[in-house]
Amino acid sequence: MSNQQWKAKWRRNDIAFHQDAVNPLLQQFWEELELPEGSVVLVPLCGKSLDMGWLATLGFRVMGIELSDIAVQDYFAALDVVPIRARHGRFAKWKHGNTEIWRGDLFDLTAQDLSEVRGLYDCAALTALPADIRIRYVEHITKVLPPGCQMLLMTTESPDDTQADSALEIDEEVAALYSAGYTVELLYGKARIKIDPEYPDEPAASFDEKVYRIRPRPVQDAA
Ligand SMILES: C[S@@+](CC[C@H](N)C(=O)[O-])C[C@H]1O[C@@H](n2cnc3c(N)ncnc32)[C@H](O)[C@@H]1O
Repeated sequence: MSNQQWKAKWRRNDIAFHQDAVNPLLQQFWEELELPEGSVVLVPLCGKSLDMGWLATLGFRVMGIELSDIAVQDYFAALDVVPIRARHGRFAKWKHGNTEIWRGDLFDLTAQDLSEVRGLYDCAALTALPADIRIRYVEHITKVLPPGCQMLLMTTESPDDTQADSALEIDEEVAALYSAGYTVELLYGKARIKIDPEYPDEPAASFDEKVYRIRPRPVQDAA
């Protein structure tokens, strides 16, 4: 989808991807990154995810990136707070407490913008993008993140019928996307069945739900 199409989706309130509760897998696995309290956590393609509030209440400094004004407005309105707004290059920064949401295009982020980031939480960011843009997304994000930054990646994947239990395997595409300088570990994988909220009239579909920890390889090991 183009940026205009995403913004139009928000205008139509066509946001079935939005969850009304904090992701329990985030709550279960976040501490695996062992980030010190106060670290800056990047949440790319954040929408108005409540997961950001959960990270902020743990004492992390949250930096969300989102295209849609509506998402950002809704996020702060739901907390009943009035954020301070400021311009930063091509972004509009909205800030309240230890949460900043930068309204703009992720591909406009620079290394300087992210110099303080120590962790990245990817929920429905990589997986929201089509395959060709996923490559561009990972290339860009890994180019502009500071060295040493770790990631927690949540995915929903189509089961691979050639494998006995593909939910317990690292997806080949995920491994390939991050192979240049990172190690990919599967922290959790479960085969599940559910109605896709984007297509509520379709029959329930099988999918693999996974959580990955992605950590930079020591420099001497990186290809
Ligand atoms: C599938 S939704 C996921 C939202 C959120 N992570 C969640 O779990 O609710 C993807 C979000 O990414 C935003 N988005 C898409 N492309 C973007 C880009 N290039 N830069 C910033 N945000 C983008 C969309 O507006 C949408 O809110």
